[in-house]
Amino acid sequence: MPIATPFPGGTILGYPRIGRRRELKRALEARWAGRTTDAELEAASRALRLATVRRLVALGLDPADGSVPSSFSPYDQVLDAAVLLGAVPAADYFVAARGDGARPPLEMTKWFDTNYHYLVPEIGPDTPLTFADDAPVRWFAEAARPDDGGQAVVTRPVVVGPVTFLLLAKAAAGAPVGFRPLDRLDDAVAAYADLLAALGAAGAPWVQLDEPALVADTVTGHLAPGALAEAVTRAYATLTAVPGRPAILVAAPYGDLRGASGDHLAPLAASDVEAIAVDLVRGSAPTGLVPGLESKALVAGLVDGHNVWRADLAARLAQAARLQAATGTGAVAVGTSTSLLHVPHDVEDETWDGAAGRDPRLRDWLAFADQKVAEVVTLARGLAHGPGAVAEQIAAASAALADRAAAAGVVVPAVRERVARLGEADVARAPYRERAAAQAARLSLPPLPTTTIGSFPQTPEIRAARAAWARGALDDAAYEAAMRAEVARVVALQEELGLDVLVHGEPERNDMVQHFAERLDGFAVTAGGWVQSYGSRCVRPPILWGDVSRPAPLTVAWTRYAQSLTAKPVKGMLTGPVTILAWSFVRDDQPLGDTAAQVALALRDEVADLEAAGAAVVQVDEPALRELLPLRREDQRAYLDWAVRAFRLATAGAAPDTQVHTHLCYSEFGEVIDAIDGLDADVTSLEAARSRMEIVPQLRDAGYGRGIGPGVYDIHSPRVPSAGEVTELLRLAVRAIEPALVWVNPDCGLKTRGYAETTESLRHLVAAARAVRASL
Ligand SMILES: CN1c2c(nc(N)[nH]c2=O)NC[C@@H]1CNc1ccc(C(=O)N[C@@H](CCC(=O)N[C@@H](CCC(=O)N[C@@H](CCC(=O)O)C(=O)O)C(=O)O)C(=O)O)cc1
Ligand SMILES: N[C@@H](CCS)C(=O)O
Ligand SMILES: [Zn+2]
Repeated sequence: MPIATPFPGGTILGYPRIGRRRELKRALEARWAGRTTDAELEAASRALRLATVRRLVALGLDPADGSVPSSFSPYDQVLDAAVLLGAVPAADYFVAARGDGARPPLEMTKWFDTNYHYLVPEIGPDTPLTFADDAPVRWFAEAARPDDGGQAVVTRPVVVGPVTFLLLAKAAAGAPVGFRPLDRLDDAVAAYADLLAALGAAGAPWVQLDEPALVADTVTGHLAPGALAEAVTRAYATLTAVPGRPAILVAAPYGDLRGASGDHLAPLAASDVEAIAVDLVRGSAPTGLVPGLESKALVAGLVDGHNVWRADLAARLAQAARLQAATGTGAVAVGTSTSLLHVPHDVEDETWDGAAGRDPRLRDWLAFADQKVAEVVTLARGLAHGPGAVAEQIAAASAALADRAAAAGVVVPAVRERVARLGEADVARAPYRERAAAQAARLSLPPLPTTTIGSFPQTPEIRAARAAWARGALDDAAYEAAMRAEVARVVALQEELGLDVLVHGEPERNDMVQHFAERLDGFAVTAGGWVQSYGSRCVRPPILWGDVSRPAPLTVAWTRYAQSLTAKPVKGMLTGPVTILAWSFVRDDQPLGDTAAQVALALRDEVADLEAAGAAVVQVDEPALRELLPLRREDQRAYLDWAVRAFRLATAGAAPDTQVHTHLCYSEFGEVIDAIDGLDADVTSLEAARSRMEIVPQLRDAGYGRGIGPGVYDIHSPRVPSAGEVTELLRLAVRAIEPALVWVNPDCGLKTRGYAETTESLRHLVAAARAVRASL
């Protein structure tokens, strides 16, 4: 039975929150620095919320029917849900996000397979779970009934759904063994029910509950078969029974609702929610008879929210029409596959003048958030009125795609041929035993060698110098001199501290991926394409558009300079192929594994040049190895195979006496332990302090038998660990694995820290290493 199509003009699942000019970042940081008041922060946030929803109307979304999402968050949407439920008091919002002198912040981790990070709520049997904060209601009302004389917009509040919220939470300290936050589903759902009633009373026609956990075995894999479907059924039976509630759209972005581990479309289709948003970029359209779907609207995620390529409108429109005809849904609306949180605001904000790889042709191939909204609006019009109604837009999109496919640089035969010639010998080094002996002879390091992960504090002076250089106020020579002075300071500091393997400190790097992309062919970088990474912190993901090659050495001069200042070994420092891909917008016209091989070969040449310049140690960072792990278990093996191969391609050209390090952080490593071993690095440093070294026995049990540097202090906060604390962690490590394998280093790079705490912390690290060495 056909039902009325909701959002007939199209909709999006969410929009960037940081602001076109990073207004939210500036407002937050000014407040945290004490330069403004709470009222000023709220005024700036409100202005941003209103400007955003009005912008979406100007781009073509309907202002009256809930097509415009209200997806603002002051810091993080998962923290917002914790405050909504009273699990975190509203007054402690920023304490939970950032900590204060006395309380640590909530743990932060990756949001599905993206480079966005959320705060992990802590839920125990007694954690309050009641409708405690009505921010979604206030934000709905302020847009629907504005008091600034501006346009009224009837929005669709967007909230993390109850099942996903509890699955992303962790058990609070002290919770009984076996307790899981999902055990509190009924309490959480009762609070959501109150929210729905309040939104209904405020006049909201729709609410969007985000349930991406339904597509992710990485989040739900521990549940008993059927438990997830049962939780969804129970939660949505209660929520749909709320009198006077808005219509409910359940969104399942980032993947497929149906996988080898279960069919999670079925319980949603069988529920009484009005609409389901499916990701048709990463996931698939419903097929076969799905009971209940006939009374639902499907919000078809046809426009990629996760990447920046202009959509093939002809193909997408045909897909939408097929969906309408064939899936047995009551109605089809056009939407984005995910929130647009992961892409920059507007292609038009960039200059496309060839600088930094910003080839003028690229402008036409790309769609950032605003262009994606326009694509959604076009597809919705085409679906409603036939392709003829949008013939011009379809033709323009097809022409841009054809231009892109044929453009010089997209396919570079020499790069393709080099990749095609690769064989197994290119990914194999000499046996570890042989390498270890050669490296020991070359490096003469003490037991428990001390080192750092690469970056030293990026001081305001360094950033100001780079900003001045970027706007032409500082010439190349002066900028380079400033960075060399910083390298000299970092080397002198490490000598003074007594570290064993030194680094140059990475002052010349704006970002560990962007810096490389700026120097490789096949990439473009943006000047202002900021994307929120967490809270007020942003990154500018490069755009990988063509075949990748290295026109000139990338890092050699800095490493050589640092090495000229010391007799101790200086590590060459590279970002690995998987991480470069994970933190870039990657081309969508070939398998990711092929792109990874191209990047790996560019890095392989860099390793060779570092060796030729005398580097005895080279580190290739792969902090995003776990991030790109596919959400569905059945897809993980293939990913890990190409990811490991790419790392080995990058590093296996190194001579046996060159010590290859890698570094991983920002994730739980459990699911990638075998892959870590498979990288075949001589030394692997990992974030480990907060988990008290638990990775060390895990790696040992998996048979890992090469160098390991479990982080001995957490670099995420300015807190200085005592030498005693570091010693204790180090003792845990040497008890868990052969001490001859253990290295001593912090959890990660020090770029976000200041010099005062860094110096003190490293002093304690060296003291701890000496103390434990003495007791071996
Ligand atoms: C390790 N992490 C990274 C991830 N992804 C990356 N691509 N890179 C990473 O390092 N993902 C996982 C984690 C996420 N963690 C972080 C941590 C910190 C930041 C961060 O601090 N971001 C900065 C911007 C960093 C940067 O690009 N700096 C540039 C430009 C600086 C800038 O904004 N300049 C101002 C002018 C300043 C002045 O003094 O005049 C401007 O342009 O307006 C640089 O150093 O040159 C942030 O501020 O958000 C991100 C992810
Ligand atoms: N070498 C980098 C790794 C960060 S994950 C750094 O030290 O910042
Ligand atoms: Zn790291």
